[in-house]
Amino acid sequence: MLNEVLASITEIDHNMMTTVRNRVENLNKPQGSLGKLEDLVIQVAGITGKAYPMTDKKALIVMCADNGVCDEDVASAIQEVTYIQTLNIPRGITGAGAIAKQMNAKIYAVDIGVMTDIDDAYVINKKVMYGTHNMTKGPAMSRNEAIKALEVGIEIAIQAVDEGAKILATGEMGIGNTSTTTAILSVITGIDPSEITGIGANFPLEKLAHKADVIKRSIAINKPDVDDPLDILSKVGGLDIAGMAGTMIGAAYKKVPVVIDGFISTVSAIIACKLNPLVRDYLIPSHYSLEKGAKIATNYLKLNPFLDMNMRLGEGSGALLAFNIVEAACYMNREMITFEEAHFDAL
Ligand SMILES: O=C(O)c1ccc[n+]([C@@H]2O[C@H](COP(=O)([O-])O)[C@@H](O)[C@H]2O)c1
Ligand SMILES: Cc1cc2nc[nH]c2cc1C
Repeated sequence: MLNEVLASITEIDHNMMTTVRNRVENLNKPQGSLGKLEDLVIQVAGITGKAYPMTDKKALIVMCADNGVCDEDVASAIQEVTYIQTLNIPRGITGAGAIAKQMNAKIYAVDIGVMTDIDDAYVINKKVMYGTHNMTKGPAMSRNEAIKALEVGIEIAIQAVDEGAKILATGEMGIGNTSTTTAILSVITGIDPSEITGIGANFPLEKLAHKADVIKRSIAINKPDVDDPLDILSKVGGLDIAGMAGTMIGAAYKKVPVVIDGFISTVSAIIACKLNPLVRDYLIPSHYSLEKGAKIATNYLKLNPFLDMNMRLGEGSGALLAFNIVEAACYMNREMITFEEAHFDAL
């Protein structure tokens, strides 16, 4: 299924982008004066193939999974927080959950690999395995498990779109996932983990050298092939990362814009783009996460997030904030009148 979906993704609609660019240039305002709003609606028109796209129906997809690397003392929080927050997120009582309520976004909380069995009406059970293995001892998961997790992401993106979503936000919950994310980023960029390892969910600064060393050892023992994104993902990645990359691939397949969140989400986007570079044009950045490696990941994809909120929560909290901005861009295009309609000449 993964290969079929990857092969079916097409380029965004450049003709429609030209049409909408022309319209935006003729709206009753000084040309260019609505800045990034203009770029956004042109991109959404290209993604959807629509001259007047709307993103009024919104969904947040949160991939929840545990990470075996937590055995190496790389996170402050106990691993059970993954399980607890997986139950809380869809109830709208976490950071992203609360913002999703404000945005009227439907929440899809997915158990893609939490350690504990979850039988809960609010959580979608797509467990691939009970958390990944400890990547300092060997691969975090098999190649097949990574493919399964990517396919879960695709499946949920398709489901959300079929249920009406016109824009998706990607989020995750997984104690320890700043370690896996940093490992992937280090392999792909060649930057030493000691330079890009951050505090995640408040890991003490004095223990950061240890965290970086764990990441370095994971890479050394697994020797991921830098030219093979599935090899990197399975050896030093996580189920949450794979699920988010799958969500982005699924969104591109369905021609729906997908908003990237923070550090983990951005590195997931890198994996998705390595699997098919056409995915890149379907991605909308949101904010600059404060996590140390985040800017390097953002720059790697040549993205320009429009928010700088000092946020580093994850769960999709930053991506959700972009919903209003993208929707404003759609309203600008649909509701504003042209110079001609306003009876004055272009400025
Ligand atoms: O999205 C981000 O930029 C971000 C930055 C730091 C931490 N997080 C969240 O914190 C958890 C990972 O942190 P840690 O310290 O357990 O590796 C995970 O559940 C993420 O959602 C998220
Ligand atoms: C409480 C808590 C909430 C989170 N949400 C995303 N990552 C998190 C990590 C912790 C520790």
